[in-house]
Amino acid sequence: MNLHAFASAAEASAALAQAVATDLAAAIAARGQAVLAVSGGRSPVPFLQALAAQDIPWQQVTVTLVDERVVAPDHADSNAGLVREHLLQGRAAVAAFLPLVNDGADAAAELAAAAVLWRTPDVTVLGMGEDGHTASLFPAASNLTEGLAAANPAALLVVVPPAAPAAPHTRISMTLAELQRSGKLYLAIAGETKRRVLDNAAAAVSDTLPISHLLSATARPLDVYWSA
Ligand SMILES: O=C(O)[C@H](O)[C@@H](O)[C@H](O)[C@H](O)COP(=O)(O)O
Repeated sequence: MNLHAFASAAEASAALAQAVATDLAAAIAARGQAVLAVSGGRSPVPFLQALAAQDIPWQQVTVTLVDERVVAPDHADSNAGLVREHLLQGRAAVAAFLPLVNDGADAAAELAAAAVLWRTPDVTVLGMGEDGHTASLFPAASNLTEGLAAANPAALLVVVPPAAPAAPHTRISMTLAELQRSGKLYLAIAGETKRRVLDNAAAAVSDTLPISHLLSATARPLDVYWSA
């Protein structure tokens, strides 16, 4: 794990946006296109806004999602809505967008459709919850074993989060195996609580913490952008 520590979320977001832009530009230079997967939630907004301002060939970038709530695109909890509002603006408005959910009516149908169009990201930016979930791989999800399976050929799966107010909605999420297949992996977290969760997960592999599986399974170091 490579920890990059910053005094503020704004500084961390700016630094991460520059690192991601550099990776995307390198992928474009190498193969003429780049795929970026970003996470939702509350924290990513400053990062998404800083990334949108980066001067890279956005017309050769496809933006997609690490995970998505199975809700209508105009629902307040839609990650696609978050990306449209804060990333697909300004310079980045010309990027292609590949949502994981079309209308939010049927999770299985949405998964099947997303899996057809899915391409492994060149760059993936993760968040983490205080319960140690990342993507939508929640500690007590009934199919967590499938989501964490190292050799899982599937890129995506449907996750029904355990009954918890913090994680409403059925989700579609990248699997841990697909996270490992991603070209470059970043984790962006803020605050002391999440830092403690991460440090504990790094210190001892915990079967219950998805973030612990990510840290122990990652063949290359995970770049963590943390601010106090
Ligand atoms: O759809 C989601 O909710 C995210 O992809 C999720 O994995 C998020 O990264 C964490 O829950 C942290 O969320 P916050 O940034 O809101 O703490």
